[in-house]
Amino acid sequence: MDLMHPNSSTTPAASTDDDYPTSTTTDFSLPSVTLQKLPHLSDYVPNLTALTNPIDRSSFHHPFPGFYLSPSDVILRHILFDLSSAAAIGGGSLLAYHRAGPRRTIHFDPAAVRVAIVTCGGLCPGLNTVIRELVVGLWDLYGVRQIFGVPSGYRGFYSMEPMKLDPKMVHNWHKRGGTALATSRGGFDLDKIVNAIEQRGFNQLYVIGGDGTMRGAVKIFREIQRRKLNISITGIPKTVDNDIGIIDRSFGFQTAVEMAQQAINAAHVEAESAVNGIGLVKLMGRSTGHIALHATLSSCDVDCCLIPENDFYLEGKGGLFEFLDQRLKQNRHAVIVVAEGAGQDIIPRTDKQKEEKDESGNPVFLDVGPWLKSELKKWWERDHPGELFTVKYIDPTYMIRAVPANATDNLYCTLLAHSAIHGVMAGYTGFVSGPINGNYGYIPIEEVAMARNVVDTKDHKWAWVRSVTNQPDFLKC
Ligand SMILES: Nc1ncnc2c1ncn2[C@@H]1O[C@H](COP(=O)(O)OP(=O)(O)O)[C@@H](O)[C@H]1O
Ligand SMILES: O=P(O)(O)OC[C@H]1O[C@](O)(COP(=O)(O)O)[C@@H](O)[C@@H]1O
Ligand SMILES: [Mg+2]
Repeated sequence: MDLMHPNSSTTPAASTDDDYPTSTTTDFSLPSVTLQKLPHLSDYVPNLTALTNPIDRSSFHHPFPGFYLSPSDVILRHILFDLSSAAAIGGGSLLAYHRAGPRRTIHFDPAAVRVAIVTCGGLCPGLNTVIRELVVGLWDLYGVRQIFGVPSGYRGFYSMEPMKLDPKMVHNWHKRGGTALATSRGGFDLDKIVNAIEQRGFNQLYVIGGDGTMRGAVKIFREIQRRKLNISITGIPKTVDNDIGIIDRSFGFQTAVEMAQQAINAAHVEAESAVNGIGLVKLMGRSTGHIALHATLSSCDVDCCLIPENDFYLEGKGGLFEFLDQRLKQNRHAVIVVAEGAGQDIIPRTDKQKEEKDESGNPVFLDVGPWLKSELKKWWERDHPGELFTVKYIDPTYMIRAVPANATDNLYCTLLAHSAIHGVMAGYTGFVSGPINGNYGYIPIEEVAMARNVVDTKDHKWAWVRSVTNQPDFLKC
């Protein structure tokens, strides 16, 4: 489903400059391709239904040649290589995934399909768009009529009545923030969940959530396989923190970065309008600093970006205070963006606080924003007594995620939902749809649940941040 990807149909531009060759030859040979196995219901369900895709019979939609994808349509996991060390990549073989999109043969009779859609974990812009597009896509493309929303996350499977959904009901949902199905943390009880799925007769499960949700979905998938049930499960990765690996990015992330600009702008204006003014903005990012990093790069007003992946320190040579001293001398103001998970090792805490977990088992962090604000004030009073100084602290935490998705994220949500539907209708199970280098593929859910996306402070993106902010690297040499 890489409909929107600029690379999907490009032809190389001919060079007009005689100084540059139009093609080059190398002595390197390309490695072979290993196709990642994708679980399919036929792996353990005998005599699966096989039907022609109903899109074929649609009076409005006339599939063009190549519309249906076959098992030989693949996308590659990596597109950047050092050909001189190709053996270092996947043992000399390139990893490929099945490409997402419609299949000519489907393995569910739409009249017999009963769908459950659930949202779990924290909010993220676009959740309602994904739900809407699942409902509308299943209804319009495949003629599915029994579509249900499971309220309040995983616990809703066994403790609440499902909500019947149809296109009329959801038609405006893409304009609403949050999730109309409600979500929650915790409440994962494998037996109760799978028993409820069986009792209610659901045979397609669309699980929208983050890393924790995906780990839960893997357990449900394995239990479904163990019970040999004709039920397909797919994960649609949601995380405003963008901490899910393999896929290019998670939906809602760009919207959150855009929303963060308002906070950074305000911090900049406040700081600039004061004498020795510091604008301090805390952004979401429990264990990854992607939002802080991208917001910093897109704002151009940030002097220092602090993320969980890069330890920092306050005092002494190369520390934050020394750097701020210089910036204030130069510019009379500075803007700091700090991700919520940054600095956790240097904030004093009790043993009890170290153990604290939320209902899903995620660590509960101390609030880095007010702590940093207070440390900044103490530092200034100690080192610059009597001199004017202001810290304006802005915490837009929930404001950046409790909003509707922007246009780019809405479009992305539609592609994710449709990719998921096509895969499930084709009988695939235990997979996640997502873009890899811009092309949509099906990735085994077990792989996604294990993969984390953290900021690599040794790669070019972090180097880019440092060249924009000129902030310290906080490496104590
Ligand atoms: N390892 C796990 N096994 C089973 N369920 C899990 C696991 N981790 C989290 N969950 C469940 O997944 C849901 C969402 O997890 P959470 O960490 O809160 O959000 P997210 O999925 O956005 O990371 C919760 O209901 C939680 O109980
Ligand atoms: O207050 P809540 O709902 O637990 O959410 C706070 C957390 O949600 C997050 O956005 C991550 O949520 P998910 O793991 O659900 O994607 C973190 O940045 C933040 O720590
Ligand atoms: Mg999470």
